[in-house]
Amino acid sequence: MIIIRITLGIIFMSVTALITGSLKAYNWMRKDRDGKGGTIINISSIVALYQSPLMPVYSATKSAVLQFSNCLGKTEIFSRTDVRVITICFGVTDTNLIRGRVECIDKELEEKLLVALQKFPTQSIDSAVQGLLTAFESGTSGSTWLITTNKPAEDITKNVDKAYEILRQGVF
Ligand SMILES: NC(=O)c1ccc[n+]([C@@H]2O[C@H](COP(=O)([O-])OP(=O)(O)OC[C@H]3O[C@@H](n4cnc5c(N)ncnc54)[C@H](O)[C@@H]3O)[C@@H](O)[C@H]2O)c1
Ligand SMILES: CCCCC[C@H](O)/C=C/C=C\C=C\C=C\[C@@H](O)[C@@H](O)CCCC(=O)O
Repeated sequence: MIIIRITLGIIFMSVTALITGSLKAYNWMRKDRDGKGGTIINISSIVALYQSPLMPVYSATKSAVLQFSNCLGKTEIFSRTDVRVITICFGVTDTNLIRGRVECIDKELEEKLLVALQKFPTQSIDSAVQGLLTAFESGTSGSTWLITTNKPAEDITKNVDKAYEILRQGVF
């Protein structure tokens, strides 16, 4: 079925490849294994910051990127390895990704997504790159940065921490 192929593709690209690639770089750079330290910047999305029915698969992969990168970048690990991990949540950005047809799990969702992508303000690539450079220059390990709607990059680490404080209630 086409949706299985698309779904497996997006999971492989956004999760499997990202995690294996990050861990390869991580193990190569980590100072406690004779590396020189370094920085990993992983690209999530605004869809990891809210729950929408439009792209459940894509949203799940971007939430996985956020959680994996935040956890890998935690101080307890960074203090031993000197490998800084930063997560970027881009808003809609004017690249080929949003120009092509985005296949959703059904036609109804695809039509709604098309409207959403047209309605949501699209930032320029230059603004997105400028924001990424800001995060690279200022971001601490485990930080999350919101880069959207041509606004300056915003460190939203505190928001993510607060969200997980709420989610963990009753867990421990
Ligand atoms: N554009 C947006 O609105 C937006 C918003 C949030 C997050 N993102 C994320 O940003 C990242 C980049 O997306 P984009 O908007 O630049 O998309 P894009 O389609 O413009 O660029 C993707 C690039 O990846 C290359 N590519 C595809 N498969 C590959 C593979 N197997 N190996 C190596 N290269 C491959 C393509 O050739 C292309 O150059 C993605 O993770 C996307 O989810 C994009
Ligand atoms: C208004 C929505 C927010 C957009 C920001 C986002 O990061 C941009 C995404 C642009 C394109 C996404 C393409 C995703 C493609 C595949 O996930 C999709 O074709 C697979 C099946 C549908 C799904 O549930 O993901």
